[in-house]
Amino acid sequence: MLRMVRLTLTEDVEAVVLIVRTVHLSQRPAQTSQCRQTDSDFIPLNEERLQRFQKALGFESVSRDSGDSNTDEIFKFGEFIIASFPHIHRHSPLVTWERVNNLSLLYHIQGNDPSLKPYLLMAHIDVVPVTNLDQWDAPPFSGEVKDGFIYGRGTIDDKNNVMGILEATEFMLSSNIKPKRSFYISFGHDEETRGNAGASQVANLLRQKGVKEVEFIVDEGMTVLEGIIDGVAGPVASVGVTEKGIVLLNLSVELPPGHSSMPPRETAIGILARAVLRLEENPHPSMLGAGVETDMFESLVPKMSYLQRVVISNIWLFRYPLSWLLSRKPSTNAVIRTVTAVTIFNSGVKFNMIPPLAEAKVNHRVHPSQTIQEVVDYDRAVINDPRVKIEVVYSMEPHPVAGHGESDFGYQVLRTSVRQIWPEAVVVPAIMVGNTDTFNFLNFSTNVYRFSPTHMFPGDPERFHGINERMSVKNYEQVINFFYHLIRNADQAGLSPVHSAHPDL
Ligand SMILES: CCCCCCCCCCCCCCCCCC(=O)N[C@@H](Cc1ccccc1)C(=O)O
Ligand SMILES: [Zn+2]
Ligand SMILES: [Zn+2]
Repeated sequence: MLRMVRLTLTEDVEAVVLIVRTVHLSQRPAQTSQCRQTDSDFIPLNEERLQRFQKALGFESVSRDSGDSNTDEIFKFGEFIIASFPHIHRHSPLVTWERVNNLSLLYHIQGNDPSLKPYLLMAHIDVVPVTNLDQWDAPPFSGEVKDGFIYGRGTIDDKNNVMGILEATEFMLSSNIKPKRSFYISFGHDEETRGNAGASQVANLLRQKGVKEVEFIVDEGMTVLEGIIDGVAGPVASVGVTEKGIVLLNLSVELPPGHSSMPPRETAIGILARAVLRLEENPHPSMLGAGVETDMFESLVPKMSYLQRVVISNIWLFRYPLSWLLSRKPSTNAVIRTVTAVTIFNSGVKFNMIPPLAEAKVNHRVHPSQTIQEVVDYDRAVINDPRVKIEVVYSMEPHPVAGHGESDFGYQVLRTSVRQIWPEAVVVPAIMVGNTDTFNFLNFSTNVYRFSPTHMFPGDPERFHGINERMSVKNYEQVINFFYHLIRNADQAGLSPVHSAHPDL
């Protein structure tokens, strides 16, 4: 069918477009919500549970750099966890747990059906340092509740997931509910420095124990987004089914030093500054249409207007205007291309001395449709200056894409659990734009999902590693219940349609 329509994609963009593909996606059935309906379906956030979260936020379990972290506080946070969840750590015969490398934690919860392959839940107990202290609305290690929000470093990265998983597991065990499917829990202690003392040692230990494969893995990741994707109303639960690669580059320029009264025409600082500017002014190309983000947009169709569906059904045709639109916000720009962040710039020795060396660190997050080599080659071509030395300090290729279809069990468990907590949400496969500890576990499963049940609104993505990290009290209750539903749903042989978890959620 061929016809012309006039469409408004967002308030500020109008285009006359030719539609060559009919919008059959709009006829897709809405996703169904599924759940058991019993009294033990809901864990209320009582004072005790809220206070436990607040206390968890009080530990300054900060990782600054590899080998530079508050190990005392990380250890004390572990002690607090052990003391706070008695069924997990003492009473239940179903649980075995151990400290790994003194600071990380590994748990095994025994299910009663050994024919079911276990799964793995992950989170990390360290946090990034705090900056701009004077701009926080509440002290970052206070766990203070203000206007319905719990404030603190770690509220969305990643103590929410640590405490949510623990609360859900403790509730299940204390209610004498025995899981059918066994599961592991891994809490690494150096995720924020990408170290190899935490989750990487947990992975080694699992291998030593003879664990070869798990059914699926869930770690921190993308979130429930509302008002963040232009033109899409209502909550969108974005599940990271792949993860961007990463390249850390050191750029350097070395020139002979000298007296500032007789400067050369160019200095190391000037040459390096130009190189960095070229990188910033020439972003890597949009990969829209080449990978998972196409599935993501197609899954968003139930939340879109007719005209938006037309665009999404014809990404091949609207690639350029759509890329332009998505590029305008850092959060959506990160989904469609390899991004470039110049994070450190150093040079200079003395006011009156020509600097012998200028160095800059560049942090790329690599889109899954590109390789590390392509990224470095692109940079070299863009900089186009042999005086700028480009060294790869660290790199990791993008992760493989996990199954996200109707028959992919792990994805369906996640989707069902999300819909029980956010019945109006659409669940979409997405690219995890940051990096996680999952790279240590890629040999255990192809079904690796990066998802945090954090409900985010405009302005919230900036709180990751930023100022005023916070989570609403209501959202923390949803976090606990999301993990509880996930654990219960993982026991279902086949998932069947039911209801939402609780009227108040
Ligand atoms: C469906 C459209 C999507 C719109 C995008 C909206 C974005 C929403 C926010 C999602 C956030 C995610 C990023 C959080 C990353 C958390 C994990 C983390 O901080 N990891 C570190 C790991 C690392 C890497 C390199 C050196 C040290 C540590 C990270 O920086 O990625
Ligand atoms: Zn994190
Ligand atoms: Zn982080």
